[in-house]
Amino acid sequence: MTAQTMLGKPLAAAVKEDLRARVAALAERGSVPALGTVVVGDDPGSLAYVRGKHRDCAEVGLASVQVRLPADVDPAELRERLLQLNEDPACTGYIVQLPLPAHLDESAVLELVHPDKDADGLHPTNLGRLVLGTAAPLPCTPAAVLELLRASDVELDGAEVCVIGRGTTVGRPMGLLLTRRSENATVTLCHTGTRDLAAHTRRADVVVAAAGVAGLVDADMVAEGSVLVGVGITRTEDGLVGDFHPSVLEKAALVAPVPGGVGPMTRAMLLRNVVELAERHPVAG
Ligand SMILES: NC(=O)C1=CN([C@@H]2O[C@H](COP(=O)(O)OP(=O)(O)OC[C@H]3O[C@@H](n4cnc5c(N)ncnc54)[C@H](OP(=O)(O)O)[C@@H]3O)[C@@H](O)[C@H]2O)C=CC1
Ligand SMILES: Nc1nc(=O)c2c([nH]1)NC[C@@H]1CN(c3ccc(C(=O)N[C@@H](CCC(=O)O)C(=O)O)cc3)C=[N+]21
Ligand SMILES: [Mg+2]
Repeated sequence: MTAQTMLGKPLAAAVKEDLRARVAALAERGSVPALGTVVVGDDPGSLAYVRGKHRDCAEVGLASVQVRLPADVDPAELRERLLQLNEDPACTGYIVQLPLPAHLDESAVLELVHPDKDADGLHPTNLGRLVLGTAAPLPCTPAAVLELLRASDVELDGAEVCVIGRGTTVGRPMGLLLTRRSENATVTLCHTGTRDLAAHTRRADVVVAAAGVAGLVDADMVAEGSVLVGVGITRTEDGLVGDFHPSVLEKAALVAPVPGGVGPMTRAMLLRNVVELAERHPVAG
């Protein structure tokens, strides 16, 4: 079997097309939603991602504002800036680009983002809403994976899904999304303590790999005809490498590649969260 690919760019373009119309409708009511980004330090990778996010905003008619702070910023100063964004009516929602420098407590920082301005869906209140099944901005990457699977009509009801990774931004919320009644999948969350990873990936109908270990899963570890979604990204001299070894293409039915799969959709889901926050909490002006 030679796998078909699930491409993120055309799907992201369709989402952006829909968002453009919704942003125009908001503008007609006098509301121009804006995304804020907060970057601490000058990691070139983080700055490149954030530049992309501002470009995406411009494409759909969203305003955007960037806050940059030095790598050694005082936690109290960072807190002050976030509280300002929470109060700023011109900022609909914002993200704090991760990872943060080691002297800052990531969980404590994410908790400072007002839940109604949480464009990443990573505030504990919003993660709690995901657990409870009530309305909340969804974490962008798991939402992106779900949209890719839906667009390819992948059956999730009753499916065995193996998620590799229990990180807060991808693996853990991915499991929460897939086990909602509306998705109805049976999920196995794997991590470095998993005794026999291959045993879990082999019996899965769908494998979502969010470990960040290049080539972690090869053809021998997946079922014939399975659906594979690559999330983890490793930067090498030869470019970006995903968690699936290229050999899986001979065995899988459908593969979301790295790059070109989940990444572009993650960015579209961030825009969707901002537009949904604006639709839910319209600001007059
Ligand atoms: N395409 C996209 O849009 C996005 C891609 N990413 C990428 O996804 C990856 C994961 O991100 P994030 O969740 O933040 O990372 P984390 O480091 O928080 O999580 C990685 C997870 O993978 C697990 N893991 C690592 N190695 C193995 C292994 N050999 N076998 C089994 N499990 C393993 C870890 O286990 P343990 O908990 O035991 O340490 C951990 O739970 C990264 O490469 C990141 O760059 C992230 C966001 C968006
Ligand atoms: N608060 C916060 N929210 C995030 O959502 C967040 C974050 N911090 N920190 C870093 C990770 C990583 N992440 C990606 C987004 C898009 C691509 C993406 O567009 N990837 C392209 C390739 C891009 C390239 O060439 O570098 C692709 O896979 O095709 C990748 C990774 C979001 N993250
Ligand atoms: Mg993490």
